[in-house]
Amino acid sequence: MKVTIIGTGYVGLVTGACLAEVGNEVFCLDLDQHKVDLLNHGVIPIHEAGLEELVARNRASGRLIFSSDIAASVEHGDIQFIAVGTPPDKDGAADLQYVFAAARHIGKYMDGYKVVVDKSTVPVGTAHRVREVILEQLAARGSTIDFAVVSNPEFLKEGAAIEDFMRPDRIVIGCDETFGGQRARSMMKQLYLPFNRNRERTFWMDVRSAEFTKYAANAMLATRISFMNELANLADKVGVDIEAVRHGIGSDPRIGYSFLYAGCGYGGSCFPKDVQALRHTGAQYDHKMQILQAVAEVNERQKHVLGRKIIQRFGDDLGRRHFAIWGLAFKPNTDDMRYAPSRALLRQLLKRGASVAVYDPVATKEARRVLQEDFAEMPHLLEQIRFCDSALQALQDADALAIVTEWKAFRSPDLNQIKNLLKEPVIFDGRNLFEPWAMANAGIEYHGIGRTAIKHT
Ligand SMILES: NC(=O)C1=CN([C@@H]2O[C@H](COP(=O)(O)OP(=O)(O)OC[C@H]3O[C@@H](n4cnc5c(N)ncnc54)[C@H](O)[C@@H]3O)[C@@H](O)[C@H]2O)C=CC1
Ligand SMILES: O=C(O)[C@H]1O[C@H](OP(=O)(O)OP(=O)(O)OC[C@H]2O[C@@H](n3ccc(=O)[nH]c3=O)[C@H](O)[C@@H]2O)[C@H](O)[C@@H](O)[C@@H]1O
Repeated sequence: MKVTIIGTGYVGLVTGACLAEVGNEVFCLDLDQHKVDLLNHGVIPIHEAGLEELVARNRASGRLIFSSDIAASVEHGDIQFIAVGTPPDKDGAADLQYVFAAARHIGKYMDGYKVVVDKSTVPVGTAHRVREVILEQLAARGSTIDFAVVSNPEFLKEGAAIEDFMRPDRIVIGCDETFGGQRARSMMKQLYLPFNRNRERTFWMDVRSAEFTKYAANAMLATRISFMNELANLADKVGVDIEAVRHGIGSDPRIGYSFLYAGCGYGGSCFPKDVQALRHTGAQYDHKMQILQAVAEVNERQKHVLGRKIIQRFGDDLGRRHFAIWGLAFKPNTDDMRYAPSRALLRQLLKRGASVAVYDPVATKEARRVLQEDFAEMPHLLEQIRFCDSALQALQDADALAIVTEWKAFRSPDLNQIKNLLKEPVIFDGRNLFEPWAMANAGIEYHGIGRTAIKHT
């Protein structure tokens, strides 16, 4: 099928490459000319396992092209995916300006039937507004061309994006009579056929329910994490091991083990913004989302938990202190720094005068860029950050090590080397990578999340 993807970020690029991989002719549009140029030179602007090979293979076959030519992109695809960003605006609502710009472009240039697919995460009612925007453009040129608007939210996780897209848990498609009906439904069915081969994974529903399902999923996951973090903070106080508790409750199939890890808070481009956006939807309907308010507040506090533990241990004045930090990205296997907890920790430490040596296996370049923005008003603080080429290099002469991201390579370090390189053998583990008893045996002072009381074999 002929498909256009509008926006080549994490979602658009992965969607485009995966749809090309199963035989579709995919046209990827982005208005960021620099990004398009990079992609046309085989350079992938984000770190995502397997994506470079996938894009190269499909570009070479001619099934995947990148361009900033809007008219050509509208002409190409019978199916037009809108996969642009929906960042929070100043009230926390999803900023839909990019979605509507994409819709305007479609309405302005379309010359035949199109199925317009909202792939971006958008609030309930957006498909309706996208339809109106397209209708306005058609009316302006006296056209009555038929089209459909479908909701098809994306559930992929960064770091496992290709696997998630190629073998999804579910494909949610909102497609109803108001917006498209049978013709759109059969085109979407055909498009997703290769992903439904072994079992039917598609859940068909009305458009508004599909839009809501995306927020419900992210809000549920964020709630689990904040709930575990709340328990972990209490566990620290009452002398309980949150990891033992995690095993104890996760074995109940009604609870399950996934997404039950306490840590130094969730980050990323989606949980923080989607929790906010759903709260905003609640407010619009005069329905206060009390649980989500707490979820967001607990997470904000949790992003400062490592910093608080460090201050408790070393005092509020960190002027002569130097810390090693392992991990900058908001989670492993990505270079995404959006809402990364490492940014909150750096602010806490640098403002109190500490210097830091940081190491991340892939996010250093992106971190440099983002931190320039974070400290734009206090650029002198940036001088207190040293970016290192290895985890061991970061440890040299540090007063303690703080772990923010659970990269696999951090899981089994040489404890003797850590002890030798650090000035004091102290670890603040924001992702509970280590066992407190193993640290005690190795003579390392260990501060986990919800495990501080557990010190012995
Ligand atoms: N990042 C993720 O893992 C996931 C993101 N989502 C949702 O997918 C949407 C996109 O997210 P990301 O891919 O992370 O965004 P992103 O910010 O990485 O990429 C968006 C891209 O759209 C381009 N763009 C903006 N306006 C455009 C226009 N009018 N025409 C053409 N291109 C345009 C931008 O230049 C940028 O390259 C968001 O709504 C997000 O919530 C959903 C699931 C997973
Ligand atoms: O809408 C989105 O963008 C996506 O958001 C999340 O995916 P992602 O943000 O890539 O990353 P996750 O693996 O969900 O992790 C998010 C954050 O939660 C934290 N986390 C995760 C799991 C856990 O048990 N504890 C925990 O603190 C991670 O460290 C990370 O900071 C969802 O998992 C995807 O299904 C969704 O499509």
